[in-house]
Amino acid sequence: MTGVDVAALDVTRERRRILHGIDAHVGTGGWLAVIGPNGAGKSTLLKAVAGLLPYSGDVRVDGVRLRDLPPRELARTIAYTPQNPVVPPQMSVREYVLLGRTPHLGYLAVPGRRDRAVADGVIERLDLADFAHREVGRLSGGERQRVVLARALTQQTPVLLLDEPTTALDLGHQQQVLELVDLLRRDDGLTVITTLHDLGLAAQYAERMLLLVEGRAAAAGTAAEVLTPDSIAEHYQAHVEVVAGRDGRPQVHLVRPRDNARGGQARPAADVGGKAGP
Ligand SMILES: Nc1ncnc2c1ncn2[C@@H]1O[C@H](COP(=O)(O)OP(=O)(O)OP(=O)(O)O)[C@@H](O)[C@H]1O
Repeated sequence: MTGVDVAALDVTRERRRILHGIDAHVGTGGWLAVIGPNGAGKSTLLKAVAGLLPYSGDVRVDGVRLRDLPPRELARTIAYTPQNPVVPPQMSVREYVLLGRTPHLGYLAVPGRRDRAVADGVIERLDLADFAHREVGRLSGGERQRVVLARALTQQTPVLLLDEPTTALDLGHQQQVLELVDLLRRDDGLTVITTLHDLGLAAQYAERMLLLVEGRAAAAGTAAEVLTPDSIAEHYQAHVEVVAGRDGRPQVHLVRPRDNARGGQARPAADVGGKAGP
């Protein structure tokens, strides 16, 4: 099968089982959003798929088992941006983004004209040209987050894993980043797996969702199948309305518990229904 296949993935850390038998498939050019409450195991899943954590089970890209790949080849297959990236503070933005070309260079080789063109192209598309000579350590949180994404895109891998890529971004840059990733998905067949806390954004961009709860898959399917008020109340203890957007995809709105909004007592979320989903 083409794309990413995850089968029976288990991860144990410090003798605690974090992920329990996760199965997932994302076809080439597909976008899977991994959602779930804090501590559910979303970042752990991405790190395991990126080959950064030991796991049992199987992860394949286009049928090739990732654990069989040497590190350089793995880095030419999967790019990953962590939730809290550590960046070398004194490096310039351009130098840092160019690091994305490392898996494509020969041993001891320095980036060539083509590598610089790839990096500069991504810098341009992410609106970072004005920052290219600035030190990474002197950027704002949102600027830094775009720089880290730029490095990942400069890797030019067929698979992109993004752990909360928009948390530090203002509204316009959230849209810019997700639209660019979506364009690369549609035009170049980039296969994307993201964690996203913003369920509304996840619903707009991802074709499929995997809801993790305490390390297990609680639901999987389209956004409309996974994002129901009952499911969100049960797993997030949140009060929401889910309505169909213009494009038919669900929009998720937080609503105040009725009694609280009137200044009265809160009811537990599980008691509260929501508007029926689409
Ligand atoms: N280095 C570690 N050693 C042991 N346990 C860890 C480690 N890192 C994370 N965990 C635990 O693994 C579980 C899953 O963590 P993970 O970061 O994958 O959750 P998450 O769904 O991404 O959460 P969040 O939404 O808060 O980012 C949590 O219970 C967490 O405490």
